[in-house]
Amino acid sequence: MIDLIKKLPKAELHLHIEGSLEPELMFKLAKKNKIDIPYKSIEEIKKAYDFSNLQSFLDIYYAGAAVLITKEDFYDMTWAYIKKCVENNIIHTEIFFDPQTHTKRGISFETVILGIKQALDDAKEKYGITSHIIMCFLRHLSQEDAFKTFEEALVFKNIIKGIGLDSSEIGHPPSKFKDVFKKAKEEGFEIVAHAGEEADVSYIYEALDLLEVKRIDHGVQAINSKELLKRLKEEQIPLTVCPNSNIELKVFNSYKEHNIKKLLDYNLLVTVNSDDPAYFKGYLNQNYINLVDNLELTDEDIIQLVKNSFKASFISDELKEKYLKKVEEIGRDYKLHKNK
Ligand SMILES: Nc1ncnc2[nH]cnc12
Ligand SMILES: [Zn+2]
Repeated sequence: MIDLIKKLPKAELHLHIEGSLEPELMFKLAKKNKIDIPYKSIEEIKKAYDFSNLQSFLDIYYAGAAVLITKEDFYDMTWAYIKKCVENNIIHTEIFFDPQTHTKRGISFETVILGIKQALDDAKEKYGITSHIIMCFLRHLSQEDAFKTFEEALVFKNIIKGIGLDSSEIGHPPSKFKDVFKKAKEEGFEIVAHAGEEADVSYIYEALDLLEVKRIDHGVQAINSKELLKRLKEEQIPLTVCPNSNIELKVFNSYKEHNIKKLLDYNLLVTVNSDDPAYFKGYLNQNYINLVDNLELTDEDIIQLVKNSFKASFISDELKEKYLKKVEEIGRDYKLHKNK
Protein backbone atom coordinates (compact mmCIF):
# COMPACT_ATOMS: atom_id res chain seq x y z
CA MET A 1 0.00 0.00 0.00
CA ILE A 2 3.00 2.26 0.53
CA ASP A 3 3.61 1.86 -3.17
CA LEU A 4 0.08 3.13 -3.90
CA ILE A 5 0.60 6.13 -1.61
CA LYS A 6 3.81 7.04 -3.41
CA LYS A 7 2.39 6.51 -6.89
CA LEU A 8 -0.74 8.62 -6.44
CA PRO A 9 -0.43 12.31 -7.34
CA LYS A 10 -1.76 14.27 -4.39
CA ALA A 11 -2.90 17.73 -3.30
CA GLU A 12 -1.93 19.22 0.05
CA LEU A 13 -4.37 21.72 1.56
CA HIS A 14 -3.08 22.33 5.08
CA LEU A 15 0.57 23.29 5.21
CA HIS A 16 2.05 26.20 7.15
CA ILE A 17 5.07 27.27 5.15
CA GLU A 18 6.83 28.39 8.36
CA GLY A 19 6.25 24.84 9.61
CA SER A 20 8.33 23.47 6.75
CA LEU A 21 11.47 25.23 8.00
CA GLU A 22 13.88 22.36 8.68
CA PRO A 23 16.40 22.63 11.54
CA GLU A 24 19.31 22.63 9.05
CA LEU A 25 18.00 25.70 7.22
CA MET A 26 16.98 27.35 10.51
CA PHE A 27 20.52 26.97 11.79
CA LYS A 28 22.04 28.24 8.55
CA LEU A 29 19.77 31.32 8.44
CA ALA A 30 20.37 32.09 12.13
CA LYS A 31 24.11 32.21 11.44
CA LYS A 32 23.77 34.24 8.23
CA ASN A 33 21.36 36.77 9.75
CA LYS A 34 23.08 36.83 13.15
CA ILE A 35 19.91 35.89 14.99
CA ASP A 36 20.26 34.34 18.44
CA ILE A 37 18.43 31.03 18.77
CA PRO A 38 18.47 29.05 22.00
CA TYR A 39 20.20 26.03 20.40
CA LYS A 40 23.88 25.22 19.91
CA SER A 41 23.40 22.55 17.26
CA ILE A 42 20.93 21.02 14.85
CA GLU A 43 20.67 18.03 17.21
CA GLU A 44 19.66 20.37 20.02
CA ILE A 45 16.92 21.87 17.86
CA LYS A 46 15.58 18.41 17.07
CA LYS A 47 15.65 17.47 20.75
CA ALA A 48 13.48 20.48 21.59
CA TYR A 49 10.71 19.14 19.34
CA ASP A 50 8.89 17.26 22.06
CA PHE A 51 5.45 18.78 22.52
CA SER A 52 2.70 18.36 25.08
CA ASN A 53 -0.01 20.36 23.30
CA LEU A 54 -0.58 23.01 20.63
CA GLN A 55 0.78 25.93 22.68
CA SER A 56 4.03 24.15 23.56
CA PHE A 57 4.61 23.71 19.84
CA LEU A 58 3.63 27.27 18.87
CA ASP A 59 6.14 28.78 21.33
CA ILE A 60 8.99 26.95 19.57
CA TYR A 61 7.56 27.48 16.09
CA TYR A 62 7.36 31.27 16.44
CA ALA A 63 10.88 31.40 17.90
CA GLY A 64 12.15 29.39 14.90
CA ALA A 65 10.50 31.72 12.40
CA ALA A 66 12.58 34.61 13.75
CA VAL A 67 15.54 33.53 11.58
CA LEU A 68 13.64 34.54 8.42
CA ILE A 69 14.68 38.05 7.41
CA THR A 70 15.12 38.57 3.65
CA LYS A 71 13.00 37.76 0.61
CA GLU A 72 15.62 35.14 -0.28
CA ASP A 73 15.12 33.45 3.10
CA PHE A 74 11.39 33.09 2.41
CA TYR A 75 12.22 31.89 -1.09
CA ASP A 76 14.69 29.27 0.18
CA MET A 77 12.25 27.95 2.79
CA THR A 78 9.46 27.67 0.21
CA TRP A 79 11.75 26.12 -2.39
CA ALA A 80 12.86 23.47 0.11
CA TYR A 81 9.17 22.59 0.61
CA ILE A 82 8.68 22.40 -3.16
CA LYS A 83 11.50 19.82 -3.32
CA LYS A 84 9.53 17.81 -0.75
CA CYS A 85 6.43 18.15 -2.93
CA VAL A 86 8.38 16.55 -5.78
CA GLU A 87 9.55 13.71 -3.49
CA ASN A 88 6.01 13.20 -2.16
CA ASN A 89 4.26 13.42 -5.52
CA ILE A 90 2.29 16.53 -4.50
CA ILE A 91 1.12 18.16 -7.72
CA HIS A 92 -1.02 20.87 -6.14
CA THR A 93 -0.50 22.67 -2.84
CA GLU A 94 -2.36 25.38 -0.94
CA ILE A 95 -0.01 26.91 1.58
CA PHE A 96 -0.67 29.03 4.64
CA PHE A 97 1.55 31.85 5.74
CA ASP A 98 1.33 33.95 8.91
CA PRO A 99 2.26 37.54 8.01
CA GLN A 100 1.88 38.83 11.58
CA THR A 101 4.66 36.49 12.78
CA HIS A 102 6.98 38.49 10.56
CA THR A 103 5.55 42.02 10.43
CA LYS A 104 5.62 42.04 14.26
CA ARG A 105 9.42 41.66 13.95
CA GLY A 106 9.75 44.51 11.47
CA ILE A 107 9.85 42.38 8.31
CA SER A 108 7.66 43.86 5.58
CA PHE A 109 4.58 42.07 4.27
CA GLU A 110 6.03 42.44 0.78
CA THR A 111 9.32 40.70 1.67
CA VAL A 112 7.41 37.70 3.00
CA ILE A 113 4.84 37.26 0.28
CA LEU A 114 7.08 37.98 -2.69
CA GLY A 115 9.71 35.50 -1.50
CA ILE A 116 7.07 32.78 -1.16
CA LYS A 117 5.39 33.66 -4.44
CA GLN A 118 8.62 33.58 -6.44
CA ALA A 119 9.34 30.03 -5.27
CA LEU A 120 5.78 28.94 -6.14
CA ASP A 121 6.08 30.49 -9.61
CA ASP A 122 9.37 28.64 -10.13
CA ALA A 123 7.72 25.42 -8.94
CA LYS A 124 5.07 25.79 -11.63
CA GLU A 125 7.68 26.50 -14.26
CA LYS A 126 10.17 23.78 -13.29
CA TYR A 127 7.89 20.97 -12.05
CA GLY A 128 4.36 21.93 -13.18
CA ILE A 129 3.25 22.10 -9.52
CA THR A 130 0.19 24.33 -9.10
CA SER A 131 -0.48 26.25 -5.90
CA HIS A 132 -2.49 28.80 -3.99
CA ILE A 133 -1.50 31.05 -1.11
CA ILE A 134 -3.75 31.39 1.96
CA MET A 135 -2.97 34.13 4.46
CA CYS A 136 -3.80 33.35 8.10
CA PHE A 137 -4.60 35.70 10.96
CA LEU A 138 -3.06 34.80 14.30
CA ARG A 139 -6.03 34.27 16.59
CA HIS A 140 -4.12 35.06 19.80
CA LEU A 141 -3.83 38.65 18.52
CA SER A 142 -6.73 41.10 18.30
CA GLN A 143 -9.26 41.56 15.52
CA GLU A 144 -7.95 45.11 15.17
CA ASP A 145 -4.52 43.71 14.40
CA ALA A 146 -6.09 41.32 11.89
CA PHE A 147 -7.82 44.29 10.19
CA LYS A 148 -4.46 46.08 9.82
CA THR A 149 -2.94 42.97 8.27
CA PHE A 150 -5.95 42.61 5.99
CA GLU A 151 -5.41 46.16 4.67
CA GLU A 152 -1.80 45.28 3.84
CA ALA A 153 -2.91 42.10 2.12
CA LEU A 154 -5.28 43.95 -0.20
CA VAL A 155 -2.26 45.27 -2.14
CA PHE A 156 -1.47 41.64 -3.00
CA LYS A 157 -5.07 40.57 -3.56
CA ASN A 158 -4.22 39.03 -6.92
CA ILE A 159 -1.80 36.54 -5.37
CA ILE A 160 -3.75 35.61 -2.21
CA LYS A 161 -6.49 33.05 -2.78
CA GLY A 162 -7.84 32.69 0.71
CA ILE A 163 -7.88 33.89 4.28
CA GLY A 164 -7.54 31.55 7.26
CA LEU A 165 -7.27 31.56 11.04
CA ASP A 166 -4.62 29.77 13.07
CA SER A 167 -2.49 29.80 16.26
CA SER A 168 -3.68 29.24 19.87
CA GLU A 169 -7.22 27.94 19.53
CA ILE A 170 -8.70 27.62 23.02
CA GLY A 171 -9.91 31.00 24.30
CA HIS A 172 -9.84 32.55 20.81
CA PRO A 173 -13.04 31.40 19.08
CA PRO A 174 -13.89 32.28 15.47
CA SER A 175 -16.50 34.80 16.72
CA LYS A 176 -13.60 37.07 17.80
CA PHE A 177 -12.85 37.64 14.09
CA LYS A 178 -16.38 37.80 12.69
CA ASP A 179 -16.11 41.32 11.25
CA VAL A 180 -12.76 40.95 9.52
CA PHE A 181 -13.86 37.70 7.89
CA LYS A 182 -17.06 39.36 6.70
CA LYS A 183 -14.88 41.95 4.96
CA ALA A 184 -12.61 39.25 3.54
CA LYS A 185 -15.60 37.44 2.10
CA GLU A 186 -16.92 40.64 0.55
CA GLU A 187 -13.53 41.13 -1.11
CA GLY A 188 -13.88 37.70 -2.71
CA PHE A 189 -11.37 35.65 -0.73
CA GLU A 190 -11.98 31.96 -0.01
CA ILE A 191 -12.46 31.50 3.73
CA VAL A 192 -11.04 28.71 5.90
CA ALA A 193 -10.31 28.40 9.62
CA HIS A 194 -8.60 26.08 12.07
CA ALA A 195 -11.40 24.77 14.28
CA GLY A 196 -11.94 21.71 16.42
CA GLU A 197 -8.24 20.90 16.64
CA GLU A 198 -8.14 21.10 20.45
CA ALA A 199 -11.29 23.13 21.13
CA ASP A 200 -14.83 21.78 21.22
CA VAL A 201 -17.43 21.62 18.46
CA SER A 202 -18.77 25.10 19.24
CA TYR A 203 -15.65 26.44 17.46
CA ILE A 204 -16.54 24.44 14.35
CA TYR A 205 -20.13 25.73 14.44
CA GLU A 206 -18.85 29.30 14.76
CA ALA A 207 -16.44 28.82 11.84
CA LEU A 208 -19.33 27.55 9.71
CA ASP A 209 -22.04 29.97 10.80
CA LEU A 210 -20.14 33.17 11.59
CA LEU A 211 -17.12 33.04 9.28
CA GLU A 212 -18.88 31.00 6.56
CA VAL A 213 -15.81 28.90 5.89
CA LYS A 214 -15.45 26.67 2.83
CA ARG A 215 -13.21 24.22 4.70
CA ILE A 216 -12.48 23.38 8.31
CA ASP A 217 -8.79 22.94 9.15
CA HIS A 218 -8.42 19.91 11.46
CA GLY A 219 -12.03 19.53 12.65
CA VAL A 220 -11.37 16.17 14.30
CA GLN A 221 -13.41 17.14 17.38
CA ALA A 222 -16.53 16.98 15.16
CA ILE A 223 -16.71 13.32 16.19
CA ASN A 224 -18.25 14.52 19.48
CA SER A 225 -21.47 15.79 17.90
CA LYS A 226 -23.80 13.58 15.87
CA GLU A 227 -25.67 16.66 14.70
CA LEU A 228 -22.48 18.31 13.42
CA LEU A 229 -21.31 15.13 11.68
CA LYS A 230 -24.65 14.97 9.88
CA ARG A 231 -24.29 18.56 8.73
CA LEU A 232 -20.67 18.16 7.59
CA LYS A 233 -21.72 15.14 5.58
CA GLU A 234 -24.81 16.72 4.04
CA GLU A 235 -22.98 19.89 3.09
CA GLN A 236 -19.76 18.02 2.20
CA ILE A 237 -17.65 20.55 4.09
CA PRO A 238 -14.04 19.41 3.77
CA LEU A 239 -11.90 18.70 6.84
CA THR A 240 -8.15 19.13 6.34
CA VAL A 241 -6.93 16.54 8.83
CA CYS A 242 -3.26 16.37 9.88
CA PRO A 243 -2.49 12.98 11.46
CA ASN A 244 1.18 13.46 12.44
CA SER A 245 0.35 16.85 13.93
CA ASN A 246 -2.50 15.38 15.99
CA ILE A 247 -0.18 12.74 17.43
CA GLU A 248 2.76 15.08 18.07
CA LEU A 249 0.47 17.63 19.78
CA LYS A 250 -1.32 14.92 21.79
CA VAL A 251 -4.77 15.46 20.33
CA PHE A 252 -4.84 11.64 20.16
CA ASN A 253 -2.65 9.35 22.23
CA SER A 254 -1.71 7.14 19.29
CA TYR A 255 -2.33 6.61 15.57
CA LYS A 256 -4.52 3.65 16.46
CA GLU A 257 -6.83 6.05 18.31
CA HIS A 258 -7.00 8.55 15.46
CA ASN A 259 -10.57 9.02 14.19
CA ILE A 260 -9.90 9.67 10.48
CA LYS A 261 -11.13 6.24 9.39
CA LYS A 262 -14.38 6.78 11.30
CA LEU A 263 -14.85 10.19 9.67
CA LEU A 264 -14.13 8.71 6.25
CA ASP A 265 -16.52 5.79 6.79
CA TYR A 266 -19.17 8.34 7.72
CA ASN A 267 -18.65 9.81 4.21
CA LEU A 268 -17.20 13.12 5.32
CA LEU A 269 -14.94 14.89 2.85
CA VAL A 270 -11.74 14.28 4.83
CA THR A 271 -8.25 14.94 3.49
CA VAL A 272 -4.74 14.12 4.75
CA ASN A 273 -2.17 16.88 5.24
CA SER A 274 1.16 17.51 6.97
CA ASP A 275 0.51 20.83 8.83
CA ASP A 276 4.08 21.60 10.02
CA PRO A 277 6.14 18.75 8.58
CA ALA A 278 9.57 19.96 9.77
CA TYR A 279 8.26 19.79 13.35
CA PHE A 280 6.00 16.74 13.14
CA LYS A 281 8.29 14.01 11.83
CA GLY A 282 7.40 13.82 8.20
CA TYR A 283 5.90 15.15 5.02
CA LEU A 284 2.67 14.14 3.33
CA ASN A 285 3.46 10.53 2.35
CA GLN A 286 4.62 9.79 5.89
CA ASN A 287 1.22 10.95 7.19
CA TYR A 288 -0.55 8.47 4.89
CA ILE A 289 1.95 5.72 5.78
CA ASN A 290 1.44 6.21 9.51
CA LEU A 291 -2.31 5.86 8.96
CA VAL A 292 -2.13 2.64 6.93
CA ASP A 293 0.34 1.19 9.43
CA ASN A 294 -2.10 1.70 12.28
CA LEU A 295 -5.66 1.78 10.95
CA GLU A 296 -7.61 -0.65 8.79
CA LEU A 297 -7.47 1.49 5.66
CA THR A 298 -8.07 -0.17 2.30
CA ASP A 299 -6.63 0.75 -1.10
CA GLU A 300 -10.03 2.27 -1.84
CA ASP A 301 -9.80 4.42 1.29
CA ILE A 302 -6.41 5.78 0.21
CA ILE A 303 -7.68 6.53 -3.28
CA GLN A 304 -10.75 8.24 -1.77
CA LEU A 305 -8.60 10.39 0.56
CA VAL A 306 -6.43 11.46 -2.35
CA LYS A 307 -9.45 12.21 -4.54
CA ASN A 308 -10.86 14.25 -1.66
CA SER A 309 -7.69 16.36 -1.59
CA PHE A 310 -8.45 17.57 -5.11
CA LYS A 311 -12.21 17.84 -4.60
CA ALA A 312 -11.67 20.07 -1.57
CA SER A 313 -9.07 22.27 -3.28
CA PHE A 314 -9.62 25.77 -4.66
CA ILE A 315 -8.54 24.88 -8.20
CA SER A 316 -10.80 25.39 -11.23
CA ASP A 317 -13.34 22.71 -12.13
CA GLU A 318 -11.40 21.91 -15.30
CA LEU A 319 -8.13 21.32 -13.48
CA LYS A 320 -9.97 19.37 -10.80
CA GLU A 321 -11.39 17.04 -13.42
CA LYS A 322 -7.96 16.56 -14.99
CA TYR A 323 -6.29 15.74 -11.67
CA LEU A 324 -9.12 13.44 -10.54
CA LYS A 325 -8.87 11.49 -13.80
CA LYS A 326 -5.16 11.03 -13.21
CA VAL A 327 -5.77 9.68 -9.70
CA GLU A 328 -8.42 7.26 -10.97
CA GLU A 329 -6.16 5.95 -13.74
CA ILE A 330 -3.21 5.38 -11.42
CA GLY A 331 -5.45 3.78 -8.79
CA ARG A 332 -6.96 1.43 -11.38
CA ASP A 333 -3.51 0.51 -12.74
CA TYR A 334 -2.25 -0.24 -9.28
CA LYS A 335 -5.15 -2.55 -8.47
CA LEU A 336 -4.84 -4.35 -11.83
CA HIS A 337 -1.15 -5.09 -11.30
CA LYS A 338 -1.69 -6.09 -7.71
CA ASN A 339 -4.29 -8.70 -8.68
CA LYS A 340 -2.11 -10.29 -11.39
N1 LIG B 1 -1.54 22.98 14.05
C1 LIG B 1 -1.66 24.31 14.16
N2 LIG B 1 -2.74 24.82 14.80
C2 LIG B 1 -2.88 26.12 14.93
N3 LIG B 1 -2.01 27.01 14.46
C3 LIG B 1 -0.93 26.56 13.82
N4 LIG B 1 0.10 27.21 13.25
C4 LIG B 1 0.92 26.29 12.75
N5 LIG B 1 0.46 25.06 12.98
C5 LIG B 1 -0.70 25.20 13.64
ZN1 LIG C 1 -2.46 24.05 10.88
